[in-house]
Amino acid sequence: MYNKLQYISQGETIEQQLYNIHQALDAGCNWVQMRFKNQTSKDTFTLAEAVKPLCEEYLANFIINDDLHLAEQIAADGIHLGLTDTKIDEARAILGTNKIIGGTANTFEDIENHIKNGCDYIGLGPFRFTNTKEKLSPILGLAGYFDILEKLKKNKLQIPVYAIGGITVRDVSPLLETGIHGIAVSGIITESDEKEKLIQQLNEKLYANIIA
Ligand SMILES: Cc1ncc(COP(=O)(O)OP(=O)(O)O)c(N)n1
Ligand SMILES: Cc1ncsc1CCOP(=O)(O)O
Ligand SMILES: [Mg+2]
Repeated sequence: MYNKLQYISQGETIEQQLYNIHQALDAGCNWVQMRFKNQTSKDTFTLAEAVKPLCEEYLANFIINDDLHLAEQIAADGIHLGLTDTKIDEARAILGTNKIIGGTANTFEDIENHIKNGCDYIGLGPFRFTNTKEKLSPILGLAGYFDILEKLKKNKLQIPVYAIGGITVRDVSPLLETGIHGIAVSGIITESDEKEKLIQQLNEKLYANIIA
């Protein structure tokens, strides 16, 4: 089963991205989504080529945001696709069954469609407002997660769901009660001065009910 914590990278330059990803790995993250928006393909490729061996060294999963061609080219572990990105079934046809494909959802119907199209996990959000992403879909709040996760249970649909959007340590336990599998975070890890402590706190909460 997938790790319950996914770090979504931040940084305006290749150097900042590499620094932030390295720090997150050093602090204990073992799933990185490389999100480097509005850049040239040359720069995203250069970054991905540097991040791949780094993630291998830390035995971390490495997935790419948006860019299917890049994910294929560098043989990343997978990709995360939004509602207006390449369709999940197209990506599956190209990447095959061994790669991880994540899909963004804001509603129960989005999740239903993603499951039909062969998605591996869902990034459901936003939980709350965040500056990390522009043009946010409607905010779900805790009630939105309860509602959507309840519908999944009623319809006997199973897929790991990750909450995303402005999540802090305090949100983890209430979010887990809705039935989510894990969380995808960017800002709290990038901005933390005590990343190791933060990741330990997040993991303690995320894995609180799991017997080793
Ligand atoms: C885990 C996870 N969930 C949701 C998103 C958002 O994807 P998308 O809607 O395509 O927005 P961008 O990240 O591409 O701006 C995500 N990246 N990861
Ligand atoms: C990519 C994305 N999609 C919805 S919210 C979000 C950003 C999550 O980042 P943060 O944890 O900093 O709010
Ligand atoms: Mg996208």
